[in-house]
Amino acid sequence: MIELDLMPFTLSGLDTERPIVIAGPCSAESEEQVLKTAKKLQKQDVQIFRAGIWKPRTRPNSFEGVGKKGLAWLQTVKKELGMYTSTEVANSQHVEDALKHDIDILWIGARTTVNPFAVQEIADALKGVDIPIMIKNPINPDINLWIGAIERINQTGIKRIVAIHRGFNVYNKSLYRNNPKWHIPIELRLQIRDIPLFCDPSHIGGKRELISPISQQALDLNFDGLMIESHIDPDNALSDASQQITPETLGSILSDLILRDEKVTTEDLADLRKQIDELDDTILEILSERMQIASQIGQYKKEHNVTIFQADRFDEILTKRIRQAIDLGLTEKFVKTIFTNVHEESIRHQNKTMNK
Ligand SMILES: O=C(O)C(=O)C[C@]1(C(=O)O)C=C[C@@H](O)C=C1
Repeated sequence: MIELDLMPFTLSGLDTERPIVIAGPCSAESEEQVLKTAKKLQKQDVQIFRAGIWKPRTRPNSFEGVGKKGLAWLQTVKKELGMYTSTEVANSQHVEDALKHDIDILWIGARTTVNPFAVQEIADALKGVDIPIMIKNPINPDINLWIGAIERINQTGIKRIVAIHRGFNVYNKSLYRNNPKWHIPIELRLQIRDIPLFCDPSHIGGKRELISPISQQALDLNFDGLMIESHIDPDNALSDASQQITPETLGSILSDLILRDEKVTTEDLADLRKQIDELDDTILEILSERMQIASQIGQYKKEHNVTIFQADRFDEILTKRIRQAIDLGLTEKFVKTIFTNVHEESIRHQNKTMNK
């Protein structure tokens, strides 16, 4: 586990009940679009408004954001509606400009998190500042780059840090725009227990119809918040049109979400967990017994000059167990991973015996 000096994501007057929602257009396009969207989002009880001002795009000649002038529009949202505002920063100049315009929360995008130099530059620009910073996962599935960015920002003195899961780049076409690889944010939470986790279903799904199921999945995994792209006229959005939804659609998605508690005390669950504990005991005892037999085989192989690795025998085991596993309702991938690991461990035991 990694110990960081973190504080919960709080802002005065912010309703911190799960899920905390941050919503707004992918990009600020005009003052009118920003204000109209913010007003409609406020009607849906959204308290934190987001809008991209500087947009890192894959190829040049796409809309790259309105730049600094958009910050003034966000300031107007804050002044007129009392909403909290947030935007993405990718370098120290962005940080300076955003702070000058009283932006409440900044986030570091996936294309910036991949670059420790850029993250450090942002961290240096944030010295002495006390606002929440949200850090999206890097575009490649490297948990250490994500952790490294969180550490760099924390070391600068920022304590309110949020990790945003926005999925990982995929080369081949798939259902998702960015592969969620849920095990990575789960691992992040296991390593940094206190980090609030938000999910960005707009970037994971890339399509409007996926926002609801991905948001539900995030809540089922105990995520604390959601960052969702919302535009008054999604079809005509200047960037990422296919993944933006109207404030009204956002409202209905949010009200349909099922909230589940982490803590449970019911007898039934305690009983089922007891059964799992007993089965886990048995699994470990059996594995240990199997390794003892493998060591005996190792002793036999040593005395009779037989090689440790027996490819045909292992193939035979794997084929048989995969067939059996499918009949038992387990997946081939799962059983293959287990038996390959068991085999590796068995070889380690035999190596030890042979070289005693
Ligand atoms: O059958 C053997 O020769 C073993 O040593 C057992 C075992 C196994 O653990 O399943 C281990 C190593 C071999 O490569 C094949 C199988």
